[in-house]
Amino acid sequence: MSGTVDKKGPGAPFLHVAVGVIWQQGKVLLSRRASHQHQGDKWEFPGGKLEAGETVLEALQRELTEELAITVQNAQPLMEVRHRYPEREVLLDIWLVDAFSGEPHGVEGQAVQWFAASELDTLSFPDANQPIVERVMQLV
Ligand SMILES: Nc1nc2c([nH]c(=O)n2[C@H]2C[C@H](O)[C@@H](COP(=O)(O)OP(=O)(O)OP(=O)(O)O)O2)c(=O)[nH]1
Ligand SMILES: [Mg+2]
Repeated sequence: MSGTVDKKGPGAPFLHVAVGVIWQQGKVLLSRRASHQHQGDKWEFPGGKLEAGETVLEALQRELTEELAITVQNAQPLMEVRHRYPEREVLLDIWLVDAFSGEPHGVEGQAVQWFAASELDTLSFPDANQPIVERVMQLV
């Protein structure tokens, strides 16, 4: 299923998004969304929209290479979150990434930072992320 061509509802785009919770010793790697993007300036779990013909895992691997220059070595499905923003609806397909190679950095110029899971509730995330934050804080 493509993340960009599917439509749901009266003209609002429906986006299928592969999202990685990159986990290492109780810490999580977050990226900061650029100002010009949807939900700009907020912290996010890295990832992005599925392209035509991709599985979610393929999209996750591609996005984490494009955005962070890492290679996913192990990932498992964690949860799915559906959320309707006024301008679009998203299905976030969230995977726990607990092994990767490479040194992550913001390939697209975005801020990238490790945070303790316990401090996630002090950060500003897109509205859809509340259940993800709650779940990740329980992983510790
Ligand atoms: N990656 C990511 N996207 C999120 C999160 N929470 C959330 O609501 N979203 C939304 C924001 C966007 O509407 C959509 C992801 O799209 P995106 O703009 O990151 O997609 P992309 O990486 O393919 O970016 P682009 O090439 O279109 O710039 O999902 C999150 O934690 N991580
Ligand atoms: Mg993205």
